[in-house]
Amino acid sequence: MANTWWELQILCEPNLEDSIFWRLENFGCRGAASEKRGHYSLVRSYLPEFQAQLLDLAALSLWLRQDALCLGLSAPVVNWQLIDEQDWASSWKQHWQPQEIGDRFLINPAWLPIPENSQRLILRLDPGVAFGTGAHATTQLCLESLEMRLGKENTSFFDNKQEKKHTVIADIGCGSGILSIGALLLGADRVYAVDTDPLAVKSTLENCALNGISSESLVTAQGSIEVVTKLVEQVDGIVCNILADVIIELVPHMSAICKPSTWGIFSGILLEQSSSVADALEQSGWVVATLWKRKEWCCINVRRS
Ligand SMILES: C[S@@+](CC[C@H](N)C(=O)[O-])C[C@H]1O[C@@H](n2cnc3c(N)ncnc32)[C@H](O)[C@@H]1O
Repeated sequence: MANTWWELQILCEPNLEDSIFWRLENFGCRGAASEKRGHYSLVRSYLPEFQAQLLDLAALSLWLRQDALCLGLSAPVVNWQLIDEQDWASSWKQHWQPQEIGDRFLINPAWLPIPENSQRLILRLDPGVAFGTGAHATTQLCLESLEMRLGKENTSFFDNKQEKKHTVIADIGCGSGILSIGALLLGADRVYAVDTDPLAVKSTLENCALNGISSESLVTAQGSIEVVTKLVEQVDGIVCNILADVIIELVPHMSAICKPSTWGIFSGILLEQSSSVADALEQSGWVVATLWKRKEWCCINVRRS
């Protein structure tokens, strides 16, 4: 019998999109995409049928309404229906389009042709069931921070000659692998990518191959910071786009892989959580350098000294 999926359709004000994406991710949805509908956005997302009962969907709908009220926006219109696996794959692909991020990246869905004349770094992606299509503000802030960090740091002047540094990065909570691949496209030499979700590890491996990246350049494993500490002694940079509470828990364990010059990019933080994350980072020896905001999210860039 064919597997069935819930297709959720949420018509909302564009400003509500980000918090909807986040709710859907936490609810266990596999993939979300949005399209413009006049002045509104239509978000579609998918979830295996066995993961949610009608009552769960009703609760999700209520949370989405409450989020809208808290933000002073009109309540979204939420609908759901069951579709089979084949329809799920094609619906998802139909609604996800190439997207430019920052000054350098173009995220190109794996099933679309690669644009011929683009000057951008093409990041090919099939996120499958993992988080990380580039549609979410927290991912965009990380990619833009990587652009700034690696563009600036990957070359140094020595005896008037430009010399490339050997840069090693840890990506904690890699999802689809979007940030790891982005870092490698920007010139990083090796990334250690970990995620507690085995499906994310699978997706990272698939996207790694899709972009012609070797398994020596992108080393991926299931787990979290404790796995990275076993794989590598020290890294030049850490990128971590998870929820604030998880970041606060993980930060003290990151010191084990830091050099005096290590930098960090921490995202997935709601604006009102920024000071508690910044406090946790400072207590673990980081200096907060910049805080980038997009909608209700922020991304904290830090360095060791
Ligand atoms: C918001 S997604 C980020 C995905 C991708 N890095 C991006 O920026 O789009 C967060 C990911 O962190 C993973 N995760 C959650 N808790 C974690 C933990 N304690 N250690 C490692 N990964 C974790 C989740 O499974 C999820 O794939």
